[in-house]
Amino acid sequence: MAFRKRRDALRSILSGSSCVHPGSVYDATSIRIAEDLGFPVGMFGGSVASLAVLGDPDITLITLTELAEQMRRMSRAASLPVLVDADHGYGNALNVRRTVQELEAAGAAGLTIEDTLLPQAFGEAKAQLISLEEGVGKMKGALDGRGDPSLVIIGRTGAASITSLEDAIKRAKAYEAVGVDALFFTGIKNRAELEAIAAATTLPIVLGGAPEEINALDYLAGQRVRIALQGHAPFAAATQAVYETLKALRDGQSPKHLKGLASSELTERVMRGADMKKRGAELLGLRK
Ligand SMILES: O=C([O-])CC(=O)C(=O)O
Ligand SMILES: [Mg+2]
Repeated sequence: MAFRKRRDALRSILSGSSCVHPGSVYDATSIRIAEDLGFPVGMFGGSVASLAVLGDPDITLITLTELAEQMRRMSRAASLPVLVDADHGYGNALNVRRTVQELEAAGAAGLTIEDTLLPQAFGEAKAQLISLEEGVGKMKGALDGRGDPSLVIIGRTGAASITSLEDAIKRAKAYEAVGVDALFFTGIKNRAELEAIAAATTLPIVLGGAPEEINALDYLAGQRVRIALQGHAPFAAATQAVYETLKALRDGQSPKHLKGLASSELTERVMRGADMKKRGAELLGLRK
């Protein structure tokens, strides 16, 4: 299985004893840059998927087909293992099963399924959760959809900031009991909350954005956190760079004097230019 190595690499991070930050990736070039810089894993967040594909906010407008296609492009471009934020699995537990099948075929190393009620319900501005029973059904659907046993399935709950810490623990234990590979928590506010979660569960933990006081890697590793997200600054940086460049050009700046552009060496590396030239020479009989 071509994607096996990536999935095994993600599994070894989860079964190891340290905590890593993933590179936030969202397209073919960002995954190559993260890979070249030596990140051990990439995180493909739902928020950046929406921005990269649609230019929209993170409100579940993107479709499974669009998400999987973007993942497929990334899988082709690099072999960095990628953990995909599959939101609520794009529907009910049967849709979750299909989501897992598609993301597996697209080369994801792992994916998260969360128990948030998505898309947003009518007449309720605050985030809501589906029931624990429905959440368990979704985790079972995810595991049932997996064809390659090395694909990593992670149960995610935002209960800590939506209902209560106790509810987050109850849900995590229920997801753990049906056989997910790891647990993903968002909305953890302090050390005491993380420690309560770590003490009540046994699986490796993935942490969505954590406040300053709990983000030291050594401390997190001691609480069984194996992957700690750091948001999606690369996308924000790219947006700013495009903005500055277009603005300078609109204001009459000559392209030669633009600042902050990728060097030709960096561009060459990101597009794997040397490799393509070599193939061009071999396959098209091109000479230098
Ligand atoms: O997965 C992440 O990186 C956090 C998240 O939910 C998103 O960005 O959509
Ligand atoms: Mg998300």
